[in-house]
Amino acid sequence: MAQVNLAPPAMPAGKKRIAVMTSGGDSQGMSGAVRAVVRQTIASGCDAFAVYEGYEGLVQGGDMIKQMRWEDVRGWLSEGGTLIGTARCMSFKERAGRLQAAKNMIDKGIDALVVCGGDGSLTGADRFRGEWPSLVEELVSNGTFKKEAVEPFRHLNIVGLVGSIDNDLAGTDATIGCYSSLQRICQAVDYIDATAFSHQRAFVVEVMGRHCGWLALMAGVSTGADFVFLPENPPSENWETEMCEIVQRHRKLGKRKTIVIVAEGAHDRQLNAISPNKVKDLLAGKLGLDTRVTTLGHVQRGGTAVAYDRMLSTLQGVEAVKAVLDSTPETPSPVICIVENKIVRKSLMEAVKLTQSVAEAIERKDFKAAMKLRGAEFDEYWTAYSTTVSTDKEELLLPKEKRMRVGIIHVGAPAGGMNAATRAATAYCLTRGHTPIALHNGFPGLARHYKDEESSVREIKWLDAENWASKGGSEIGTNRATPSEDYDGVSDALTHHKIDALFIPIVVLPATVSNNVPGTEYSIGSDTCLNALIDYCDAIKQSAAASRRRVFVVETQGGASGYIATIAGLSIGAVAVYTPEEGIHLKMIASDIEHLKEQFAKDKGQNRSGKIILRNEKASKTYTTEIIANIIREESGGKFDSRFAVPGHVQQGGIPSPMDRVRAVRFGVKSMQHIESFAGKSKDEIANDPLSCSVIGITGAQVQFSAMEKVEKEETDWKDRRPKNEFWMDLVSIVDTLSGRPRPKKEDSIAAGLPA
Ligand SMILES: Nc1ncnc2c1ncn2[C@@H]1O[C@H](COP(=O)(O)OP(=O)(O)OP(=O)(O)O)[C@@H](O)[C@H]1O
Ligand SMILES: O=P(O)(O)OC[C@H]1O[C@](O)(CO)[C@@H](O)[C@@H]1O
Ligand SMILES: [Mg+2]
Repeated sequence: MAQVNLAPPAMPAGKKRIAVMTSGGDSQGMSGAVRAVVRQTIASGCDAFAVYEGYEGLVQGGDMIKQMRWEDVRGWLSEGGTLIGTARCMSFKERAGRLQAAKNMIDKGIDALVVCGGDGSLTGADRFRGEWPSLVEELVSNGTFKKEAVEPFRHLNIVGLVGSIDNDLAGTDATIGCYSSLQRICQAVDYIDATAFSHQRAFVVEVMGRHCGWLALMAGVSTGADFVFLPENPPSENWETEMCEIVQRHRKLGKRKTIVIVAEGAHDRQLNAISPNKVKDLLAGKLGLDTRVTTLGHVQRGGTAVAYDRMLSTLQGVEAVKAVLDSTPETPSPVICIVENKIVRKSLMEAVKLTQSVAEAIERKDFKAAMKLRGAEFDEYWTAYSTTVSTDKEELLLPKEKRMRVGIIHVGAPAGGMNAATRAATAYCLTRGHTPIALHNGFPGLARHYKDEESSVREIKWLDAENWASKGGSEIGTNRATPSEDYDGVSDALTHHKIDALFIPIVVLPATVSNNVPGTEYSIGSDTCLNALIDYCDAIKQSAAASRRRVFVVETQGGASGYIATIAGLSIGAVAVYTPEEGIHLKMIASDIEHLKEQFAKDKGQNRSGKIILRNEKASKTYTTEIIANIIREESGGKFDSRFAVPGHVQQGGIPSPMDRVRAVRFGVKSMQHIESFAGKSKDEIANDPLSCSVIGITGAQVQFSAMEKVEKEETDWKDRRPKNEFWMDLVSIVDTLSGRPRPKKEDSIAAGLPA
């Protein structure tokens, strides 16, 4: 190494130089993470850098490490892959490479590094962190730097962001990109379904994921595949027979197609690889099925990020910068994770260790441990999958006296995932010996037509619901009316058909695009809605960008809750979000117009990003979407133009998103298990248990049942039909920070939204 004796550039106290890099296989959402880190860094008064081409750029240094300006990352949220490049870098695996990387970082005066990558990249980051003091020591002893010059760099401030489609890092529920990849997979399987059905064929679909079965398992859950091969939980020793039996059983029940998902790392219990061709030969040879193999390959890393990955990458990028700024030499290096709905910091070292222990458990064929180490959620999905895929396992049947007649009803507007939840609950009921009964067309349908020849109360057979996993809307029909409109009719209908579970015990499974149900931070359908909305906004943004100086005001649904508007705002990089919670007022509009004027004044024609303001449908009685667009046009002084757009019911989505599908299955099965816990209990016992009438949901880092009575009394804002405390309210200011919008003053704010 050349003896350069450089002193790193001086920085004012407290101001940091924070670099971000992407590494390993690219994943959808990485560019969004870079945008968030760059903008949050600049907004915090620090300098932002990007290291191009992963660790390769760190090792090479020079122009591969570039300072980033605010506008350099404009429009990056809607780009796929990573715009700063990535690589698999062999030299960083050697100490010499890491020494060179350390030198390059100090050369540029970089005192914090945010690494966005998968298990390998974060293992590398952890190794770099562990070695850092000795690398710095070596750079002094070999004369590269003077001792005083490296003093500010004695401690490596490194933060991990988990970006990989594989979702293989322990400690986080989701890695940036995994849900986008799952979306690509589900789309492909849905397409394959149609041709498989037409020819009565079997398809063996190989999905990526390296040694992790997350993509394969979730693809199985969300498409209702017949069999799934995972590395963590290989099938039984006689898996050939087991698989053929399940496939044959499904065919006998009338299924015309077979889908088997094989993780690329799949193997049997002796660790012999299970290849898609081996599975194909079995299906063709033993069952005589016309079988094809489809290897999805890099399509799975392609395309733009889904809403969830855009939100995740943005929130985690912001959190990474905050973690850098909070850090002291004593703070262990963090990795930013998400647990259920909560962004949390965990120890990078421990997450890496835990991740390695999964591979070790598989290696020593301790599959129980491997499943446990993948986390409770993974295990739960596996249970949900296996209890809903096969309907005649003797050992899973409940004794006769515990079997129930379970009514399933859809209420309110359609939401993506309602059918998947119903399908899962149905399959679960059949596995356990319960009778699943659909109550068609909501409460009015139930009350009016329960005695008809084509009754509104009908048993659901396995085959009826079999293909509902990917269906949007509501297959059993839904209606907004409440039972209170005809209590007598509803109760007569339930008594007439001897329904045991619906009223007591009852589980409400929140399904609404608005995500405004008290007792949960997530309702099925809200993710589908967000995806539909960001697709719509991406198209609008492109139009706005092409016309250059144009602002669109887009109206979102969401009732009196600004959730959809806010999360979509985070996901598309909106200029501003108008929510019913904050209301809209003149000073706010005026300030936003000033902000837009400044933005457009700086633009010398190179501004390729269209500008969008999102306005929730009930954010104001007076300032409608059209009026706001008109005011903006009028006040722009001819410097820019404005239009409005209303996506309306497009937001209910077409095909439900994989996240809504898998969560619907998880909630559906959990709800059934909860209902089942009341089987055999007396009426009084049930009535006296507050949880006999409950809502299932995600709160913070947990999935739980909350007693309806408590939720109604304590947590519900009845006037606005939303939770009293909305968990996402703090996110509004993140939209503003990342778009550079001055936050509206609290004292100016009068929430003047329309009543719900
Ligand atoms: N043990 C290690 N020590 C040092 N560097 C490592 C180590 N493991 C991985 N790296 C670095 O991280 C880079 C990316 O790792 P890898 O190829 O495993 O991808 P990844 O980050 O796991 O992402 P993905 O699995 O999504 O492709 C490697 O090319 C290498 O530069
Ligand atoms: O793009 P490459 O280098 O061929 O790597 C493919 C691998 O990368 C991933 O897409 C991400 O780790 C894996 O699922 C897959 O095994
Ligand atoms: Mg990896």
